[in-house]
Amino acid sequence: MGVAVIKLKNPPVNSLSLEVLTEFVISLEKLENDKTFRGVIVTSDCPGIFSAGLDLTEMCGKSQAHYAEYWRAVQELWLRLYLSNLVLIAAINGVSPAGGCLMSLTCDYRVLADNPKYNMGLNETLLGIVAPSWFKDTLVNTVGHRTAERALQLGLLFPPAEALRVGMVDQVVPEDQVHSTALSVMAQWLAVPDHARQLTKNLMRKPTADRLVKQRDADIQYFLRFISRDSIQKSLRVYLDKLRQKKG
Ligand SMILES: CC/C=C\C/C=C\CCCC/C=C/C(=O)SCCNC(=O)CCNC(=O)[C@H](O)C(C)(C)COP(=O)(O)OP(=O)(O)OC[C@H]1O[C@@H](n2cnc3c(N)ncnc32)[C@H](O)[C@@H]1OP(=O)(O)O
Repeated sequence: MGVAVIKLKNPPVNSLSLEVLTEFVISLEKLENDKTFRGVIVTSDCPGIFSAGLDLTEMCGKSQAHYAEYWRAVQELWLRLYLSNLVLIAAINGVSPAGGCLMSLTCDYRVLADNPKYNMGLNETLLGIVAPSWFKDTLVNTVGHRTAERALQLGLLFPPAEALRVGMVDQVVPEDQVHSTALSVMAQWLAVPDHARQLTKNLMRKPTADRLVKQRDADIQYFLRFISRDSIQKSLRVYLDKLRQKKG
């Protein structure tokens, strides 16, 4: 039925490095241009981890030019996913904080494996950073304003039952059924004529995407100012050190 699977593979935690973001955009573009494909299942090849989100090492101790290139790549992936003409289904087979969660929120439907470790949410505030307005908009459009307001301020990571309750995911299923469920949901979505579904998706999503498109450069400048602050760099270093020391 013309369904591709994109399996994220950047061990150990599928962080969204510049290289991963770039390759993801290229793969998506190829699938968009190949009319034999109508849908994509986005999933992970790393056991227990859907994606650890944006790669913190790309936002820490690097040059301004690097930050700008990285942020443009983050914007690009979000825009491509959010406005994709393909049916996108996230088969979430692991934990998905921050950018990992955001990636799944750009999909049309989310199936999450029922494992209490597989938390998801936009936890940026816990790192001492702030989810940009378009991250916030994506969450609001999924779970509503009040739930998003609370989740964003507290940096909440929701376990599966809670994620389902607030509408962050559409289905929670046993881990060994995530892929088959994604496939049967895909069949349902592909039963709708493409042109009608695509125009409707565009109607729902374009106003949100346009807000970023209209101020992409300003958003990059804002990111540069924010990420270059000593206090933010310090927060990120402390957070990364904590992750690294967990093992020791
Ligand atoms: C208005 C404001 C406008 C603009 C604001 C501007 C900017 C701010 C916006 C930025 C938005 C940010 C979005 C993000 O996505 S930030 C990333 C958030 N991610 C997380 O908090 C997850 C962190 N990771 C974890 O919790 C765990 O690693 C995880 C995923 C649960 C897996 O646990 P485990 O299997 O035990 O693995 P380890 O923790 O031991 O990690 C292994 C290895 O990976 C490194 N690592 C983990 N996560 C990341 C990451 N996100 N980026 C880079 N590296 C990561 C970890 O340090 C370990 O490294 P080591 O060298 O020790 O092997």
